[in-house]
Amino acid sequence: MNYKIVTLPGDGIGPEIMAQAVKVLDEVGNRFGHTFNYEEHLIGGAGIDELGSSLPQATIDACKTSDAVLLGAVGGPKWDTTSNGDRPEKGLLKIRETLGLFANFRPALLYKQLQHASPLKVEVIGDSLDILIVRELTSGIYFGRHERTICDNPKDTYAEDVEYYNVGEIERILRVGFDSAMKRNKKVVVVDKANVLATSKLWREVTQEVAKDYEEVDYSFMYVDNAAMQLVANPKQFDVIITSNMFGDILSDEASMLTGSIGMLASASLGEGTLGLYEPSHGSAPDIAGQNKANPIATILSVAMMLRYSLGLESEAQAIEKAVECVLDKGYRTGDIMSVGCKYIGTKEKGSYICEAIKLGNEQRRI
Ligand SMILES: NC(=O)C1=CN([C@@H]2O[C@H](COP(=O)(O)OP(=O)(O)OC[C@H]3O[C@@H](n4cnc5c(N)ncnc54)[C@H](O)[C@@H]3O)[C@@H](O)[C@H]2O)C=CC1
Ligand SMILES: CC(C)CC(=O)C(=O)O
Ligand SMILES: [Mg+2]
Repeated sequence: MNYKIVTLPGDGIGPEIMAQAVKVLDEVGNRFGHTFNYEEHLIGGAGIDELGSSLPQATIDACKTSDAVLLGAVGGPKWDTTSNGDRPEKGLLKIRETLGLFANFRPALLYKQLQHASPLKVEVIGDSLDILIVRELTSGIYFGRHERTICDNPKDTYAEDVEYYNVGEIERILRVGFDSAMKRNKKVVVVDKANVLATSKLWREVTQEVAKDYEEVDYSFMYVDNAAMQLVANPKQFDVIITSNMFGDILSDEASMLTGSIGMLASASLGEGTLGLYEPSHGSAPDIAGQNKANPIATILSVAMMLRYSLGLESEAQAIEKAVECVLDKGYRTGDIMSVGCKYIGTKEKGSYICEAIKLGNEQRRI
């Protein structure tokens, strides 16, 4: 089959990790007989620099007519204050909104090979961990009104960010999360701050209604401050976490460390149809950009999610996941997941080893 994939490398380490993702996807194409046709477009700071916009119209048009979108990362200090008020992150929020991608799946999956890369004690994490964070992606405080009011007395000047959710937005993300739980261990924790926030109280009421359609699912609520603590103290209690845009953003970065590094956390953003946007959960990592140090696994595992969710290619997705395991088995590590006795490799080399493992297929153990 032929597929049209839009690539949006973006900024910082974005182009480096995207190059590895494309290499891996081509290797999957070779092994399974698919052709992936790429169309590269601008987003974020790269879009501001070249076309004066963090989300040029050509990017939107290409994404809308694609089978799936792969994104690197956006942002960096260079664009912290752009003259027209545009920012790289605005382009990212806008593409998610424009494509209607309200459901963000972030699986925090600990590979047994990385047990010692996690800062948590082995007794706490065991030899595996598998938590799915389902984050609402196109509403909440990131999409509410952001405003600053300048007052005569500078000390009175204030800023506001509004958290907004309507029932429909809450219900659709809950249904996606509960559906996921039905395919897993039928256990959901809805994370909120219902002891303070009106939006969280609404989330709780809607959850109680939605849960009636999922009698087999064991669900509970947890305040976000407690959840942040419990993720570190006893992560094994969680299976599916459903939460709002901002809480999901924060908790998923925290959960990534349970798996060894933010460089391991893939993500898929989906809406009503099959079109999806796939990106690592991390940002553009300006501190290591251009140095061949970034871990490309989060992006490569996002490619596996793309094959599974947007293209329906399950065996192909599994081939990538097995190849990642194979490379970890052999002890090859970028710096972020380095452990004693392992062999240091860079971004490009990791991509190449994963390609090699895909090519060898069932004989992967030979690399
Ligand atoms: N989806 C996106 O495009 C996102 C963009 N950002 C933007 O990225 C820029 C940097 O943000 P930060 O807060 O520093 O977050 P970040 O995720 O870019 O980096 C945080 C830390 O994690 C490390 N790191 C990130 N990805 C890594 C990888 N693949 N391998 C090894 N180490 C990795 C970085 O070196 C840094 O020390 C900002 O402009 C921010 O707005 C932040 C988060 C998500
Ligand atoms: C612009 C930010 C909301 C991006 C981010 O941190 C994320 O999606 O994880
Ligand atoms: Mg984030």
